[in-house]
Amino acid sequence: MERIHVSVRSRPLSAEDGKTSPWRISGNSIFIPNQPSKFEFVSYALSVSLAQHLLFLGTVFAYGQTNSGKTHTMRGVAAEPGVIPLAVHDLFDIIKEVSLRFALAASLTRRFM
Ligand SMILES: Nc1ncnc2c1ncn2[C@@H]1O[C@H](COP(=O)(O)OP(=O)(O)OP(=O)(O)O)[C@@H](O)[C@H]1O
Repeated sequence: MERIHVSVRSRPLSAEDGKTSPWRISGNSIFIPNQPSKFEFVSYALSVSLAQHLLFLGTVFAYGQTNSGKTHTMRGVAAEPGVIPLAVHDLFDIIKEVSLRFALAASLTRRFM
């Protein structure tokens, strides 16, 4: 099984971009309508409407031109946190769960000794 997959996440076009960019994205490809050029993405193309938390299961190396959404993907915003806050949140949940298990095991050990 391949351990590294390359994905492309496109952000929604801003109103300004919408006026100037001829590019459109569909499935795994990017193209200009009525032009022969069509470029296929690598492993995955992530939908522009993809929720932040669905992106969370993996390692992200964010690469892309300026203003393409790297910071948004990694940091997110309060209403839709990105990879870093989600990872930290998960980490603290795991620490809490492991601490509770240790406390329970210690308590059971004391009771039966
Ligand atoms: N998936 C998304 N949904 C909504 N808005 C987005 C999304 N991705 C990026 N944006 C918006 O697009 C703008 C540019 O995104 P961002 O700052 O993350 O780009 P960047 O790749 O980190 O840029 P730079 O390399 O210049 O720092 C921001 O206003 C951000 O809020």
